[in-house]
Amino acid sequence: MKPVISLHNVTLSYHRHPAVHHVSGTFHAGEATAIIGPNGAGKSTLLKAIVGLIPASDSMVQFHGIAKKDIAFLPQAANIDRTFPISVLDAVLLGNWRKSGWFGGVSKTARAEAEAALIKVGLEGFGPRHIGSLSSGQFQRVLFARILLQNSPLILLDEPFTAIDARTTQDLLHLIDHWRYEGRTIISVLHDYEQVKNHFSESLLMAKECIAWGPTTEVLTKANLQKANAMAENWIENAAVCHRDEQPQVEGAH
Ligand SMILES: Nc1ncnc2c1ncn2[C@@H]1O[C@H](COP(=O)(O)OP(=O)(O)OP(=O)(O)O)[C@@H](O)[C@H]1O
Repeated sequence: MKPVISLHNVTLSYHRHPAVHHVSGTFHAGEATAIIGPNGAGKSTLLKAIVGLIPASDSMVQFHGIAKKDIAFLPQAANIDRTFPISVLDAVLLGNWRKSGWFGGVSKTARAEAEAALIKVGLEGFGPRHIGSLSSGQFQRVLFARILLQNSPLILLDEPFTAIDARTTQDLLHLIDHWRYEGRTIISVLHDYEQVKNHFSESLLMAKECIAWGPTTEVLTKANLQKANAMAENWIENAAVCHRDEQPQVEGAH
């Protein structure tokens, strides 16, 4: 299996309090990897460090055959402003800006691709609507259409199905299956173990540290989950400054 991202002793802290601790391992190209673990386990922090929203040195996060700028990243819904006054079609076309540039204008081809992407996510005819008028599920479909337009070989998703209805979740999980079939790499933070078992070949179980990383069937064991939960229970009393080694601390929250 070919590596796409290697992590080397990744340690990330907010104001010297550790959020991710000494995580090392490999995300494989063409696989769908779920990042799972209890609340506060550092899952989103790790994803943000990979895409560069939190500083991490090149020696900690190493890319193979892809540039960081070419990653398609979907942040948690809570971090996306839906009051921005744009149409659904324009929101999808934002996926094209790397090709067109900010002031490059929109080509007929890009517009046709955006409309085709809306059809693929089940939103045919929604193009002229304002994004603020959509339900959460419809808006999540728009964001997946935007990823379709980005056409990236590496797709990172942070809790894409939180507060999303079952029908939309199923449709978007099928889209993820299709991306994998096309040879793309998907890395997603998830909480639902059934979704993980059914759609993600590999898993990284975190509780600030890496508890297990490998084929999902080997990671999702009762013993591993118990270990992760037990570590989470100790965080409150033990949460403190990391003294384990002299890793550089990443100050400043994003
Ligand atoms: N901007 C921030 N400033 C300070 N601390 C933060 C910030 N973001 C996250 N943290 C802390 O870092 C730790 C890891 O948070 P993170 O959001 O990465 O966890 P998570 O595994 O994604 O959790 P959840 O499943 O609840 O979304 C938590 O203790 C959290 O409180």
